[in-house]
Amino acid sequence: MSSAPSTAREARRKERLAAAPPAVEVDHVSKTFRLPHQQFHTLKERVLHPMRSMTYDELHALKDVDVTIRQGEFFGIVGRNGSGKSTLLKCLAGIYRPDHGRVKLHGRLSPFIELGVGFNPDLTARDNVVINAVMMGLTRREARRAFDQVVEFAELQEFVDLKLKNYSSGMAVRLGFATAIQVDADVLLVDEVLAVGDAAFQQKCFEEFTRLRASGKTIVFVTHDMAAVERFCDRAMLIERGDVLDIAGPHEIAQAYNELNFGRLVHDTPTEEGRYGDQVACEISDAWFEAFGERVAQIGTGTGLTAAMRVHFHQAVENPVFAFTLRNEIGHTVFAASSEWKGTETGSYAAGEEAVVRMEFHAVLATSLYKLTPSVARAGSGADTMDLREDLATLYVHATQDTGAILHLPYSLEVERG
Ligand SMILES: Nc1ncnc2c1ncn2[C@@H]1O[C@H](COP(=O)(O)OP(=O)(O)OP(=O)(O)O)[C@@H](O)[C@H]1O
Repeated sequence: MSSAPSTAREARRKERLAAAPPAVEVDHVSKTFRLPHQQFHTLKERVLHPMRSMTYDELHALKDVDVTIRQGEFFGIVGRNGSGKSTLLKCLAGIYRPDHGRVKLHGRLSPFIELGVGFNPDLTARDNVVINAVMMGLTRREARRAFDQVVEFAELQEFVDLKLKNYSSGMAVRLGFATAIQVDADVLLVDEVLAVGDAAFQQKCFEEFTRLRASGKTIVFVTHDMAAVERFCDRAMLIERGDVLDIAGPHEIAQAYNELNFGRLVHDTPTEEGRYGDQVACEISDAWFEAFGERVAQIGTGTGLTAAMRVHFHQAVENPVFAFTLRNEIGHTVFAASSEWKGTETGSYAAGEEAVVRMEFHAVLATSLYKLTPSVARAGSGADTMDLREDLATLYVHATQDTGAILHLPYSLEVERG
């Protein structure tokens, strides 16, 4: 999937970005919210307790955030719930004023923050989109033309004359994102758009990200989807309780985020417990997951996924049986596959040879941490295991909807009046 030319293209992109002028300068920005201990609901309460409003807690939502995002950069902001991501985007968009520090933007901004920002809930989607486009500098005629494209992208054709206050939050986010990408802005702020759509909408967003990335737009992207971070971002920032923990390459940040959530599970060296077989004839030296042609530690559900192992042969082995099992966080085996069940001839190996075994499948999995157990056995009846290494590779799968089920199978649904 990934090839030498694309690696070379990415290297050139990196060089270009390093030399590009700044698009967004965040200069030691801090933001604190005051949370009053008591709030007055009636005048009587206020008169009876005049001193009550004096006490409040301070919530340091952003602490000395300092970063320069370059023109043309796809920059990710990741962190756990409540870590300050949206507050930072709102400071960039000028919705919040920082208490300390300052934000400097170069170029035109298209903020797509969240439900309601820039939209009037009492107007229909049609009016909101047209007004928004006019405010962003389009003529009325251009705005009406853009409207059709917005509605088509958001898949909201049936709801264009519905007032926005009657939209679900998912519908509003889709509309907001579709509007933001129509405007020919230099800097786009995108907050959690992948969390609101089904797989088809996500795919459309991915295609749009690819287009925007190639066209040299600067994108600041908040998400919990580490697969999207790894796929699109040039750099990313990990933020925790308002503190910037790290700004680095997407793979490093995705892994750090994962470790923050799940402890140091991913890419841990496995213990020798959970190893079976005598490893005399062969040994499994490595196992990993791949998506989009690269090793991954996390992916979104529904992605094409490859589980892989590398086996080193110490002795000649005929037609070994390679197998994988995948277990979820609570230890359920959700998937098992074997070359024997598949009827695959695996070949003859001489001492000193190596084999890489890849199994491709569609990861229709629920949100969980998954562990891969690869094994190699001798052909024939009965399990004569040469090597089996429990939980050798780890993968975090992120699903946008929590259904409580262990699989996210694609399905269709029909309702008929009976
Ligand atoms: N207007 C506000 N008034 C008071 N507190 C706020 C306000 N906006 C955000 N906060 C608080 O600031 C902290 C950071 O919130 P923020 O929305 O930036 O987090 P986030 O990283 O975007 O979270 P999530 O992933 O859940 O969207 C949270 O503790 C939140 O409760």
